[in-house]
Amino acid sequence: MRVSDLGHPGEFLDLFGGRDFELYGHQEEAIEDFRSGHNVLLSVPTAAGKTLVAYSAILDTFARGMKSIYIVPLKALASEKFDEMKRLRSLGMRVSISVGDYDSPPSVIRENDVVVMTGEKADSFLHHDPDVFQDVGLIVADEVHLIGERKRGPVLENVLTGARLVNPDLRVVALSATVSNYGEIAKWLGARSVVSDFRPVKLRRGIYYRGRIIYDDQSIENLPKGNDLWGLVWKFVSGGGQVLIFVNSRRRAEETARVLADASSRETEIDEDYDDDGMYQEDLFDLMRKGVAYHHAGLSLEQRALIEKMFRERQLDVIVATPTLAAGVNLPARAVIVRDTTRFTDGHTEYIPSIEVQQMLGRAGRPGYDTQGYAIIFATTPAGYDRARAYLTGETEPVVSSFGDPERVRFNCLALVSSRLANTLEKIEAYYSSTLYSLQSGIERVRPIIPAALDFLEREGFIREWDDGYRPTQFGKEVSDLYIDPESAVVLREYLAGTTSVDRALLAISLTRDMQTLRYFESEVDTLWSFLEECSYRSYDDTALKAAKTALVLRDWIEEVPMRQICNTYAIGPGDVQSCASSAEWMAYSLWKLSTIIKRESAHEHQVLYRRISEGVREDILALTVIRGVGRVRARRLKMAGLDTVEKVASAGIDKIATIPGFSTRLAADTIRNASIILRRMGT
Ligand SMILES: Nc1ncnc2c1ncn2[C@@H]1O[C@H](COP(=O)(O)OP(=O)(O)OP(=O)(O)O)[C@@H](O)[C@H]1O
Repeated sequence: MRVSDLGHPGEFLDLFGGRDFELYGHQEEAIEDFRSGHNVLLSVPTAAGKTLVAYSAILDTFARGMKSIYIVPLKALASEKFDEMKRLRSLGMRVSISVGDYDSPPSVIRENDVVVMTGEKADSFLHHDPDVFQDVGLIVADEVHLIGERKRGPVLENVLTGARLVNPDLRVVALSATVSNYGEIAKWLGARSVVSDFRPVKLRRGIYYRGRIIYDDQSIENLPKGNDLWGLVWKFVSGGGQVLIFVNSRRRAEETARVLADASSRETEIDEDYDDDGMYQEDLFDLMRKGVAYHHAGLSLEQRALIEKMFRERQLDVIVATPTLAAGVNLPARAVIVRDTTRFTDGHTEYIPSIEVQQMLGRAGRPGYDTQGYAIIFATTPAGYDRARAYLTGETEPVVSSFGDPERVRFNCLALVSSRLANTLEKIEAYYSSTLYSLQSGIERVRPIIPAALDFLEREGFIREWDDGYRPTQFGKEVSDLYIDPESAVVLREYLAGTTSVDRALLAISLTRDMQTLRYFESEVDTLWSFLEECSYRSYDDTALKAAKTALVLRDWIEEVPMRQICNTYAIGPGDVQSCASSAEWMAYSLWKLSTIIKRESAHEHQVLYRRISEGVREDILALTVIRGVGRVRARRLKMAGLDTVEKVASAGIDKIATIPGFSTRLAADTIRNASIILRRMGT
């Protein structure tokens, strides 16, 4: 069967470069199963054509007058997928993206035919207005194997459970990497599983050990003696290939990248006028000019995006990354080298799960560039060699649901009551009996946890029992709509009950379960203790110290301390500051919304705090940061030049702004134009 035999409009071919190619067997089977009315679980390697199956199902659903939701695990993947799926507009579909702002109404689904979103966003719609799923004909769940991840897994599991409860006719196409218990997941989804190990680019897998590669077929390739890792990398780079190396820490990524750059003779120009006052700038750019980069969560989002872009454009030969890259954007290479198979987690060293190693190795072999991909595990000891063999020959761990975790049950019980999907103990138990967790562990495992969760929610004032079952209180409804953990809401409410201040608010935000807090150093403990004392916080345990450090970083962020200085003071990267500010932004937004219910007189100060965290500025230049392209650094420079309002910026001359550091003539003109647009919108 060819693509054109699918019966889709001619423009469908354009989505795949206009090539009317023969479908792979697993594509044909999956599409036929879908068209015969089945849900489908498609479990095939990376780049084996899952997207085509998803698009075909979306088109079939559109032809039925129904909407589709495409769920991905990460915001970065949502943007990437949305960029790709915008092309569906050529087929007459309205395509949009929805991430973040978890309390926004689901109008985006009603106003579009296809919406790309994160699992959290889809789940927040279930909290808000589950009926919107009546109009949804299809959910495409990408990377569905992540349902086994402790944090994000229960979110996706709840969406796939709740949406099908609301709309039993809703279809599911689940896309998965290779998982051992695909049958169990398919059974839960009422889906036909289509499984294949087909890869368009053949994969040669092997172990690098003592100067030689021992491949799966037991053939051996000896490499030049001496520089072991570079020798391995050079084998691929010298042939025009690119290499991804996965290591288990940021420091190792930076050190390994430096060693490789020293051995590289490549000279790459970096044509970005990169205005980042964060760390890593010079060091990273020096390496990138040699065709090598490191990639980890300490880098700013902009730095990571630049590295990925340059790698895709083949301006870089090698990226040395921590596993954050593996789970994130799609970045194939001719060779993938897993340098470390252990990592340090929660105070102990553990082997990386096989499913993650397979995900990394699966990125080897770039369709259209490489005739063959190389997936190499690096071993340095006999035990490491044995472990590497186990990775290559054994099965991946099964995907196991953690939907029954008590804190998840509390979160979901509030959502079920708040959305009225299930508001009695019996209905909630019935809901849980239709989850993957119950299929795998049995409803009796979660049965005792549900009453305890309902007791907590009632005791803390989130729900109240009426004769027809539980109903949310105003506080409970607001917390559920905000999509924050009930325990986080209790922390914020306790803060609001006392004397409010910026420091105390930042500490309260940092103490919530939803916050990603920072590790601290022994040398920082006195400073952290002093901060806790100033906030009259009477605990000095590890959680409090981590929260104190996070609050201090946030305080510097909103006091406009330069990014580089924050990074140096706390020995963190700009990416850490950004992820702190990003997760704090939603908590500060939630604190502001809760203050309008609990302590209305403090609502304004908390709205200002939310906006200061969002922009990283003091209050006096908040107005300027609404101008597109004007961030915390440029806003302050405009103010220092006497342009402290949008009106003054809009009426300033290009020359005046162009003389301000950080403003090129082009940027000055753009800034004036963007300021004028705001004034027009405000009707002034
Ligand atoms: N049957 C086919 N024959 C030839 N090329 C195909 C076929 N199906 C898809 N392709 C092409 O292969 C490339 C990878 O396909 P696609 O992106 O759909 O894979 P994928 O499984 O979605 O990748 P990922 O696992 O990264 O999501 C695309 O360029 C696509 O156009």
